[in-house]
Amino acid sequence: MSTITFDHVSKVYYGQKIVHALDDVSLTVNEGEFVALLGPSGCGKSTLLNLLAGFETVSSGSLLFDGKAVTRPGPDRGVVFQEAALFPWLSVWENVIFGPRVQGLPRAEYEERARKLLKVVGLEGFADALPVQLSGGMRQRVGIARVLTMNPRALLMDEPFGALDAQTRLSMQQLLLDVWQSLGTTVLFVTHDIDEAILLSDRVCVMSARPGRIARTIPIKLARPRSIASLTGADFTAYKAEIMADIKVAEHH
Ligand SMILES: Nc1ncnc2c1ncn2[C@@H]1O[C@H](COP(=O)(O)OP(=O)(O)OP(=O)(O)O)[C@@H](O)[C@H]1O
Repeated sequence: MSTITFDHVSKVYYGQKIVHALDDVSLTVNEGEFVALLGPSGCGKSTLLNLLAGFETVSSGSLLFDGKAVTRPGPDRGVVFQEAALFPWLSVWENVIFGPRVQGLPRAEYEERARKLLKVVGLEGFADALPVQLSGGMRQRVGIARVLTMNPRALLMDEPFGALDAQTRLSMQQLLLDVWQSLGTTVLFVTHDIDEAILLSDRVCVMSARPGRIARTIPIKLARPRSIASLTGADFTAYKAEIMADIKVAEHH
């Protein structure tokens, strides 16, 4: 069953200027699939994600999540941005359990999940630390653990590693590959980094700008489980060449 269905979705922002951010976008994402949206700045990637997150509403077309129209944000869709919005006065542990705690979910259940997730992101030794005591990469790992503690049906990630240095970025990509491999959560991932899109995804959607459209979708058939070592393989390079050509075509449309 498809988890996410964009059906001929358009989005227009009516501000001082009218902006056609998305035009006739159709995209389905199946349960457990990892799909990347790749494209230049301003092509509507964040808009697409924000619609699905329920932060914005479609201007026309329909958008379904698990068969229901998306009208507002919900705990079934966890959103991760470039900067983890952690509460600076709460410890790592308190940040991670914040969502399910305020929702009044059964404590034993979410605490066990939180403990497991802190381990998965390699921060079990930092439960009592404050966000200010962590590096940017560690904060982002807390942010991911926090979202996953809500047990979302899908993870929506908007350039989650965009603010990290190259080395930290690689280790976060590896971490996300491992987390996805073990949890199987559906992921929609926004990036403008071609390597990142190929490395992580089952499918890469190349977007063209103004108005934003999905120009082409490329299935990535690299073997799983993957690691950052996949970045240097011949298959990888072939995908990269193909996608670079697609981006050029999309730019001139
Ligand atoms: N709330 C808004 N009000 C008006 N215009 C908006 C709003 N949000 C986005 N836009 C415009 O819609 C277009 C698409 O923006 P969007 O942020 O979705 O692109 P993007 O591909 O995510 O870009 P980037 O990679 O720079 O984040 C841009 O022209 C942007 O200025």
